[in-house]
Amino acid sequence: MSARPEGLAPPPTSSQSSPQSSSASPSSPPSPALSPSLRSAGEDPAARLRLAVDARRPLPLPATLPASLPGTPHDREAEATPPDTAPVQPRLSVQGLSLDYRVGPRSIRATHRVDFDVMPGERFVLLGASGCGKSSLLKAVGGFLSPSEGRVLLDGQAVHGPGPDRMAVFQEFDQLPPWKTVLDNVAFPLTASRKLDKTRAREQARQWLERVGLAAFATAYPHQLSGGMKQRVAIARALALSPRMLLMDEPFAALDALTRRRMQEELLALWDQERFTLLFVTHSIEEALHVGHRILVLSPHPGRVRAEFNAQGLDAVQRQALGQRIEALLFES
Ligand SMILES: Nc1ncnc2c1ncn2[C@@H]1O[C@H](COP(=O)(O)OP(=O)(O)OP(=O)(O)O)[C@@H](O)[C@H]1O
Repeated sequence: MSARPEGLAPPPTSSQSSPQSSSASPSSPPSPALSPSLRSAGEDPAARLRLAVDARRPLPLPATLPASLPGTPHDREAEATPPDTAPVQPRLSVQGLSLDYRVGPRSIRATHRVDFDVMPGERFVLLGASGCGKSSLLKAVGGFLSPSEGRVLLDGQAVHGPGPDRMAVFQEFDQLPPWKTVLDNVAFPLTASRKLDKTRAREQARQWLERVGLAAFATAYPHQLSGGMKQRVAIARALALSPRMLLMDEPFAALDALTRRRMQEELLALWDQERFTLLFVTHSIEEALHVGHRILVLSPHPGRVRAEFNAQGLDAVQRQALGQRIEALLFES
């Protein structure tokens, strides 16, 4: 078993862990993420507030909240931070982030003053139409794109470039070097980052391959794997490094519907064991509701924060209602 990503809570007890089913989201993240901070956006602060309150109102209390956090959503927000406990620092804080691309003499604005926080152990989803800047936000968090405005903080420290503390899994199946075996694909970043020597890296890689159900394919090459298997290798490779954040950019979008669903379930099962902090990009409302504790909805190009929803512990009816609200928001943009 690898070291747990720094600062994460231990695995949940069975009473903390809710069943994984299509009608209830899996276990909750550490308590700070239970705070149902729900933001909305737009230029008008009053409208933002209205949207936030409105977006929250019809959703009854999630059935799976721990008994220590009773009450209305507003009550929970207050109780999530008892007065004698220091507030938990976000793992990721994106503050007023504007991103631009230079194309010759022109500048293309991808996102405009986007704000959000992701707490340790939380699964946070960026959702929006094609071209709204989801991937650009992920690139900025990964340190591959510098802000024109605002900043990205990881555990309170400004991000200035890429690092092994933020590992990414992309949609494309060609993200694995084809000349390396599956085992070496997972082991390589561990040696390259000087975390482990070769023997221990391979040992660790083997354990991760077991966790993603690919132990029997250790000596195979990427071209001998299906798309879903390649994504499992990419996930194992990323998590083997115990990153502070796992960044996923539509990782299952190129898979058929059944495999995509299975991969979502596997990701959630893995999260239940490892409690990694996840920033997940998708344009599928269904996937966002399935994967996310919280969902940030972005407006069309250039992306601005439209609203933020707490999607934890919803039953099938609540989930459907939230899906409809999000769909309405996306279409009215
Ligand atoms: N390398 C680039 N050069 C110029 N413009 C770019 C570049 N990458 C993205 N953009 C522009 O930035 C905007 C946001 O793109 P981005 O890929 O972040 O959106 P997205 O929400 O991830 O879209 P999709 O869901 O289609 O992947 C788009 O208008 C896009 O054309």
